[in-house]
Amino acid sequence: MTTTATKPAPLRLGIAGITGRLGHLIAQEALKPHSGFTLAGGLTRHPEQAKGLVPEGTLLTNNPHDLAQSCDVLVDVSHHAQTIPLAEALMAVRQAGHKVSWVLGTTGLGGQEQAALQSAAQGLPVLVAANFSPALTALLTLARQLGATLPAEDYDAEIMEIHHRHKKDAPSGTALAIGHAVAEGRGVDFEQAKRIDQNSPRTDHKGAIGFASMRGGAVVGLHDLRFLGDDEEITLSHRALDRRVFARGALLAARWLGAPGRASGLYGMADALGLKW
Ligand SMILES: NC(=O)C1=CN([C@@H]2O[C@H](COP(=O)(O)OP(=O)(O)OC[C@H]3O[C@@H](n4cnc5c(N)ncnc54)[C@H](OP(=O)(O)O)[C@@H]3O)[C@@H](O)[C@H]2O)C=CC1
Ligand SMILES: O=C(O)C1=N[C@H](C(=O)O)C[C@H](O)C1
Repeated sequence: MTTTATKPAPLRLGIAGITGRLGHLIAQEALKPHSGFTLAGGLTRHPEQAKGLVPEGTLLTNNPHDLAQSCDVLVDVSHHAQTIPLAEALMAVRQAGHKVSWVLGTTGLGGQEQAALQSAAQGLPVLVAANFSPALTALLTLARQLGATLPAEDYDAEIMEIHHRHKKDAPSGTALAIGHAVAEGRGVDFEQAKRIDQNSPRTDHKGAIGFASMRGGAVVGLHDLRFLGDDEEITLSHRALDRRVFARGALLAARWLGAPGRASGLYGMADALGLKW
């Protein structure tokens, strides 16, 4: 007897920020044959800018509710001003019985926006990743290990990032995620340890995790984590060469999150990649 493997139906993808630098690349990747997705639509305040990016007839809306109810997975790479409206729309359609999940790649979220995504994760699957790159996700594991291994009193942790001239938030979401990983490894509270204003001697803030940001040109994304001791230093360095690494990572995350039976809860890129912390 022969058995025929059934191919899963393509997932309907919604993209918040579809006209943006990353959003339009995610749309292009999703529209490729055999991507495993159909493009359900995009959230934009400027639908005219999305013409030519997407097939005619694709839903282009400024209403989060309309997009949420038209897709199986919504990937958000827009602006943190959209986080709360998106969370509310996704929770509402989920409560109405529509099984939608949320991949959140937007950075620069404030406290209320963080709270909104936490509460959304109680009712639907939510994957949050400041960086969709597989190698950067692996770097977070190494950052945590180095944080756990090198004593904070002997090694100053410093995170440096460079991004293109258009980036709106600083430090980058990735730099903050690296800082969280170091703090986790050290077993300290990140909010107490973070040092963004470097305008005083470092010795005044023992065990600090420092940040430095630079903006210019077309830099896709560069992150360095240094542990600086008196006699030696170690650096973990990551450079994104092409923004498509994020677009492909976003689709990997969406594919994983949208798999049938995925439970509500908060997930990260390491879950989608099957990496163990
Ligand atoms: N997780 C990851 O791997 C990555 C995450 N990012 C993050 O994704 C987000 C988008 O980055 P990028 O594509 O470079 O940004 P862009 O500015 O190019 O795109 C963002 C889009 O969001 C829309 N938008 C909606 N509301 C607002 C608002 N209030 N202010 C500004 N824009 C708004 C705009 O579309 P419109 O005008 O049509 O409404 C805009 O085109 C950022 O937070 C960035 O840090 C970026 C790269 C990788
Ligand atoms: O805005 C960007 O471009 C990027 N944003 C993300 C971040 O803030 O960390 C990820 C990536 O570095 C590019």
